[in-house]
Amino acid sequence: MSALVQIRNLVKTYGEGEAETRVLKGLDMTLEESDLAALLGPSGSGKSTLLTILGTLMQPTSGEHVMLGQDLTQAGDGELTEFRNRHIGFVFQFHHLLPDFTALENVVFPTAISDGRETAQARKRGAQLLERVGLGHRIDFRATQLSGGQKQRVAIARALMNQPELVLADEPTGNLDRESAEQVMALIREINEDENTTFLISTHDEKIAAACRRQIKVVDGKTASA
Ligand SMILES: Nc1ncnc2c1ncn2[C@@H]1O[C@H](COP(=O)(O)OP(=O)(O)OP(=O)(O)O)[C@@H](O)[C@H]1O
Repeated sequence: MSALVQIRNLVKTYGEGEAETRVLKGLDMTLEESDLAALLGPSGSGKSTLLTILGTLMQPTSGEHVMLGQDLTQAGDGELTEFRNRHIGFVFQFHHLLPDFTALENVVFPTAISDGRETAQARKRGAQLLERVGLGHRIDFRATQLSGGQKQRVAIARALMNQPELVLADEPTGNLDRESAEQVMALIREINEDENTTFLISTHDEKIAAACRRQIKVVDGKTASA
């Protein structure tokens, strides 16, 4: 394994003057290729802040953020957007599917938007991914016709559409019942093993964290061994 992401001495401060809040206080973290890591920590410890920076959706106040050998703290907005589209997938607690669109359309649309086209090839990959997440028989169902666990599996397929090296998941099972949560986690493990995709999963669920290969804990703005 070699390092996919390296974070060094990361600081993130929100607000200014008296309202200033320092959330990340010199955090270090490495994600390896094919990693499967849980991100733990009390509410408000900065997990979402860290995921947002790792996802290149926000710059840190200071520190080092290198992914695939590229220093992302030095990149401009356009460069970051392109980097994000190519290399990073996102799964959120709430699936954010478009309700009146089919499972396949939901998987393919983000690529169509970023590429400006919806090719037959994209539809083929979308259908294969839905097959992969166990929804081959539901590709033409609208999002409203799917269960919570099925919607989250569509969201995972969507995150994988551009073959990202890294998938960031913020409480991906937080809105699911136990059985659906375990199925979604089993699927993440399979994809991690079969395709070497690195996953970082923020969670408050101990069982989900235990199903990851390692645990990273955020305590007082820094990482600690869980
Ligand atoms: N845009 C913002 N402006 C000011 N403060 C913010 C902003 N976003 C987050 N914070 C503060 O930063 C701290 C960390 O928030 P963050 O959402 O990263 O924590 P978290 O560990 O993900 O929490 P949870 O587990 O509850 O989702 C909190 O005290 C929060 O109030």
